[in-house]
Amino acid sequence: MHYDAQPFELGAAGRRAQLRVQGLSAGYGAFLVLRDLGLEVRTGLTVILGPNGAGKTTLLRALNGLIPRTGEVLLDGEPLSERTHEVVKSGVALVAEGRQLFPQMTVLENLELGGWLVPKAERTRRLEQVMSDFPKLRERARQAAGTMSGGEQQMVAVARAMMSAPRLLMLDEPSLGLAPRMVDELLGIARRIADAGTTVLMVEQNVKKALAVADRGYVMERGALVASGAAPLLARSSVIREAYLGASS
Ligand SMILES: Nc1ncnc2c1ncn2[C@@H]1O[C@H](COP(=O)(O)OP(=O)(O)OP(=O)(O)O)[C@@H](O)[C@H]1O
Repeated sequence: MHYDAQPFELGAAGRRAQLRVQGLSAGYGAFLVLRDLGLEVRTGLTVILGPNGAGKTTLLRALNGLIPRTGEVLLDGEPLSERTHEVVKSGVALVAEGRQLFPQMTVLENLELGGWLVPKAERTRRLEQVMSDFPKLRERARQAAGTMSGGEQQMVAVARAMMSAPRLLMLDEPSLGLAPRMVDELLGIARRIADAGTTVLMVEQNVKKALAVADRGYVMERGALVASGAAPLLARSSVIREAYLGASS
């Protein structure tokens, strides 16, 4: 696939984060969705694939302290807090499904909110950086976020997450509901963020395009990880070809 290959300055160069998860279980009340999950998110771009209801969003929620969990989660060797506020402070950002922008606020105001933990001088510098990495958003800085197209709003949500200069960025289905050209653009942005030094963990339904930009992938089914590997190998594997791509592709 094609994406804009211009240099991307975003990210936390030199802070190449790794996440290690062991024996993770989580769910909703008595309903356990994830059972004894283990995964390793290395630097670069890792994608989690799987059918609806497999537990992909639940995994991101559990990692970000949005639902209770048991098991071990280590970010660069240190236990990751189970409290969302602390997770953000330790350099993890989540772009949840549905984007959660403030629709009445401008693009600029939404971006500024993303830098709430960053000291003011640094926030100004980050904002300038984000604007130069997402030139489309500079043009739209004064537009109410809610009046933008779905793809543009997704871009604002990713840019807002980058305002906190995360070492690990998690994206929950960034391409959901977008036109093909915007899907390419968003996945290209995820790739460039990874190349600029922020580790990216992305949940995607768009199997073919996601594997084309990712370094590695996991396949989740019914709350368990059933396959993993380098993205090009996974794309050729029978589990992916038969379940998601059609055996002939
Ligand atoms: N708030 C909730 N309360 C109870 N059960 C939930 C809740 N959210 C999700 N579930 C259930 O947890 C399971 C996993 O859902 P999850 O959203 O993690 O799957 P997913 O792989 O992200 O799917 P999708 O691609 O459809 O978002 C499903 O059976 C779902 O019904």
